[in-house]
Amino acid sequence: MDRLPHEKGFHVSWDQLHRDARALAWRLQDAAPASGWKAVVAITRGGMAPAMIISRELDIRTVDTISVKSYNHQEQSEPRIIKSPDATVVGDGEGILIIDDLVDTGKTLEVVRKAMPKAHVATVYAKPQGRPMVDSFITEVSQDTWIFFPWDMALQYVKPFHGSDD
Ligand SMILES: O=P(O)(O)OC[C@H]1O[C@H](OP(=O)(O)OP(=O)(O)O)[C@H](O)[C@@H]1O
Ligand SMILES: Nc1nc2[nH]cnc2c(=O)[nH]1
Ligand SMILES: [Mg+2]
Repeated sequence: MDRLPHEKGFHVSWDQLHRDARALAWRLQDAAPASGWKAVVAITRGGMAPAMIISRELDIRTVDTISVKSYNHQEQSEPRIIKSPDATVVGDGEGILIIDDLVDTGKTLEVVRKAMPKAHVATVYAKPQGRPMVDSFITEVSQDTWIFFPWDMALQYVKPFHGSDD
């Protein structure tokens, strides 16, 4: 992966993600328009887990997805939308809540924002470079941190400390 290596790792468990997504939902309740959020749009795939938790907390039943494909610099430099949400529901984004797990460079959100300029964009985690692209987030980590999500990890055996140097 061309964005690696990173200096630091930030490991997120399912429990931590659940707590942080809930905290984001509560914050989004205060940011809702008077008529409430019309729909949630999850940015696949990482946005789907937090979007499920947030739509449950805020009792939003209309949930759609947007899929953005990022290419590496050798092929195509800009991410592009390969699946759009229902245009009759999302319109220009007014009253729409867009959810992703994190913002890093902000390139994914740049494309998504162009498609729905009036939407409210929220991520659970944010890095400084992408932070201007989000309206709400919970936790900021430094740009040289790689965030590890529970769906990318597995429990593993580790050697006992005693005798680990042989
Ligand atoms: O701010 P950016 O630099 O654009 O990066 C952030 C995006 O990168 C990751 O998704 P990825 O494209 O790896 O796909 P995935 O969600 O399907 O894992 C993450 O889930 C964000 O959507
Ligand atoms: N899992 C994960 N995906 C990313 N995509 C861009 N930045 C990150 C990150 O820090 N962690
Ligand atoms: Mg993603």
